[in-house]
Amino acid sequence: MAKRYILALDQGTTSTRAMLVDAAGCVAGMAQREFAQIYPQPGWVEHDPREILASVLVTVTELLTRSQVELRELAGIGITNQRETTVVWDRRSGQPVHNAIVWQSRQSMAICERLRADGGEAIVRAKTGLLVDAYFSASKIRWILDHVAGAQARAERGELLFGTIESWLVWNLSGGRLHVTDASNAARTLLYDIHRREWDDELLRLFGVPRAMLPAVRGCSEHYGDTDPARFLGAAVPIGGLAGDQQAALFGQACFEPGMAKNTYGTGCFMLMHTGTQAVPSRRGLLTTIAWDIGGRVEYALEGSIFVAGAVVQWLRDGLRMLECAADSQVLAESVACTDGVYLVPAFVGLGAPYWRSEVRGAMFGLTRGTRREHLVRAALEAMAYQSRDVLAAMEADAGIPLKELRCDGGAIGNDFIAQFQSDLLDVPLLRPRVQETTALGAAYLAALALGFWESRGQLARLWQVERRFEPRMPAPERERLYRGWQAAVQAACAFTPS
Ligand SMILES: Nc1ncnc2c1ncn2[C@@H]1O[C@H](COP(=O)(O)OP(=O)(O)O)[C@@H](O)[C@H]1O
Ligand SMILES: O=P(O)(O)OC[C@H](O)CO
Repeated sequence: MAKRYILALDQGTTSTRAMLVDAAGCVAGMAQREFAQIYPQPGWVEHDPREILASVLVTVTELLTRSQVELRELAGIGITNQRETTVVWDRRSGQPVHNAIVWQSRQSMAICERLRADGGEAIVRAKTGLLVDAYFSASKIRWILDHVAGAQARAERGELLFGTIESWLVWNLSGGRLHVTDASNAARTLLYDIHRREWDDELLRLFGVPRAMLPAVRGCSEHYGDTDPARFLGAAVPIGGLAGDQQAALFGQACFEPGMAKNTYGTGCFMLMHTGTQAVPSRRGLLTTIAWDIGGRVEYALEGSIFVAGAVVQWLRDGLRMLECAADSQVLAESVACTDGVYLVPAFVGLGAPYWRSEVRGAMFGLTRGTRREHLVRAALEAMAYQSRDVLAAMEADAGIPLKELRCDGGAIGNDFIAQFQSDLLDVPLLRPRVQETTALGAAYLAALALGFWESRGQLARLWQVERRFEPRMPAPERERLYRGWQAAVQAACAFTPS
């Protein structure tokens, strides 16, 4: 039977998606499933790794059944994942020793504070392009080793394994034969030297992480091995692509040239600018990261990571019960001409780029007796755009390249209000592609290139098409006035310290 599709698995923060991509680069089917978010304490976020694995198998089964595609028609699998989220499991039983600690979680903040106080920041920055923050995997591993009885000794004996989500999935889908990660995910751990491209002993010592736990680091587009029929729906399918979801989206958006950038509006917001084969250091609170390693050639990106974007809409829906569904937020926001001076700083888990203030919490400003639900909802949506402007200002200055246009994707950018307001606030055109599942598409592309399903990146760049282009239309004085208000709101939120 002909191999007609690549299967992309996009394991995100709030849901798992499985997508079929055909030889013309068209999406031939998709299935999605949400899974539980576990909040053991304020500021902590965990997932059950077994539930994540189950969500993958269920979405694939549903997708194949609905699309009437047989496993034999799959040329291969590309996997992309929420990054940094940390799983530690027992090599023999395959069982996690703790819930996965999610990238958003602040539970390892104290570990980072100690490390910063001991002067660890400079080494980390130089080798990893990141900074010491609970966002990245290393302090989460440390937390698990500290809180699970006997874990440190077991890890040193090689009995426990660490992996980010792609690593956990590949381990399971391959029946425990492959313990691997890829360079784009390794680059988010704080343990990987992005210049020398290897796990770094000094960093491992700094966090007390035994080398025996770590997966082998591979490229982003290669044949890693096959799924184990006993663990993957009875079939041996080649796994050909691995990448962190934000890097996969950069690839799926065909941002292959220095200066090209995309912003993904999902749970958080992640703006990445391709910087070529140069790792450009940031002096303004951005991250330097590996975009991908293909055939041993590494390309880099500058990244601004915003922790809460679409998540604020979930909070309005589930926490405050102000919305029936996320899409209602557009209708409500557009029903008022402005927020009437209301600003919402959604620092629910602190502020990420470019501020990196873990201890700050969310705040609302400018409330009056006339403030209505519509104003709050609009302020919540506008906050995504304001945070992205903070990041873009830093990015243009660090890269020395003014942005010509911004490619966008992610669940929240289907909201036309956000897209238009973002273009207005950045004063650049925002391009929404026809296939908005660019993360899954990127993973499919990476696998397709490795497995000979497609030949070249040029072919992929030609497949990219605009669905809608949002042009800036807000007068400059209005834009700057609104932005000054946001800056004042952020400053005030940062100044607030509860006793
Ligand atoms: N129409 C909408 N308007 C605003 N936000 C939305 C809309 N649709 C989805 N979202 C938000 O987008 C996020 C989901 O996007 P997605 O790209 O699936 O995220 P992730 O990959 O982080 O799980 C959710 O936080 C949701 O609240
Ligand atoms: O799963 P997403 O889309 O929320 O992305 C999460 C990021 O990879 C975290 O760094």
